[in-house]
Amino acid sequence: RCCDKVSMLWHRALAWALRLVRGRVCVRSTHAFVFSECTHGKVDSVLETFDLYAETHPSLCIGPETGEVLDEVVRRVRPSRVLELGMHCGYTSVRLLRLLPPAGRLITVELDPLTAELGEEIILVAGFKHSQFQVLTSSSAEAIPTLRSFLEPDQKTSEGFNLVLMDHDPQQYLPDLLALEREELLCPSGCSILLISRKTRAEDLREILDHVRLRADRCSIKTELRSMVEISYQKESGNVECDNKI
Ligand SMILES: C[S@@+](CC[C@H](N)C(=O)[O-])C[C@H]1O[C@@H](n2cnc3c(N)ncnc32)[C@H](O)[C@@H]1O
Repeated sequence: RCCDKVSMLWHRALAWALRLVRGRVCVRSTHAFVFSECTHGKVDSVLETFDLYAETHPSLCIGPETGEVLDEVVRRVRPSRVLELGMHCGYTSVRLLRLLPPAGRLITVELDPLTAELGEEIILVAGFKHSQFQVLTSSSAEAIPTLRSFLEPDQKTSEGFNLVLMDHDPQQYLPDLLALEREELLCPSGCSILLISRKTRAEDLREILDHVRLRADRCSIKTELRSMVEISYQKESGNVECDNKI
């Protein structure tokens, strides 16, 4: 109806104006809103509260639309070991954790110490335990060479990650992919690498996608959307079972 349409447009215009006026992303404000408004222990409530906040405040969270694309990939890949580069306030960490199997594990890396601390608190507020996730406060470049010890604390053989989400610094995507491969941290029988793009035409991903196209023996572009690209990585030809279905 006409009234509903006008009201919806008014609501959108107001939300847009508020986001514009409020200017920069504020980690403390995001955390304070989610912490005080969500129902503690309820994952869906935590995610809905992040989305509510992002309606009227600048936010770096991927949001519900890209979030649903991410969910589809996680449901298909069914990973047991996930690496996230760029945790921010924990929105994507919570989205990932809620779809992992009981023995699944997330390692998430965040450069900024305050953000890492506040993001970790939100993951705990959502009801997850330290046995399910680990937050590393450092740059991705510094964290990657140390990851094996977190993946396999007992230092036995490791299959590597089945899923990697990169949403930190697009200039680091290619160096980090190369480092993950060099350190043998990508599951040889199959790993999905998800790259988030925040540019309208994904030009920030050109370098890494050019590299992937040249590495057809191991990598391929599985899905290419405006906000997210999925790369399939496979080193071995299918006879090694990767433990991605716990
Ligand atoms: C766009 S935000 C991530 C948003 C998150 N995925 C979400 O949807 O909630 C990017 C985050 O990556 C962090 N970051 C930037 N460069 C990084 C790097 N080289 N290593 C680790 N974290 C980094 C930033 O501090 C920021 O918190």
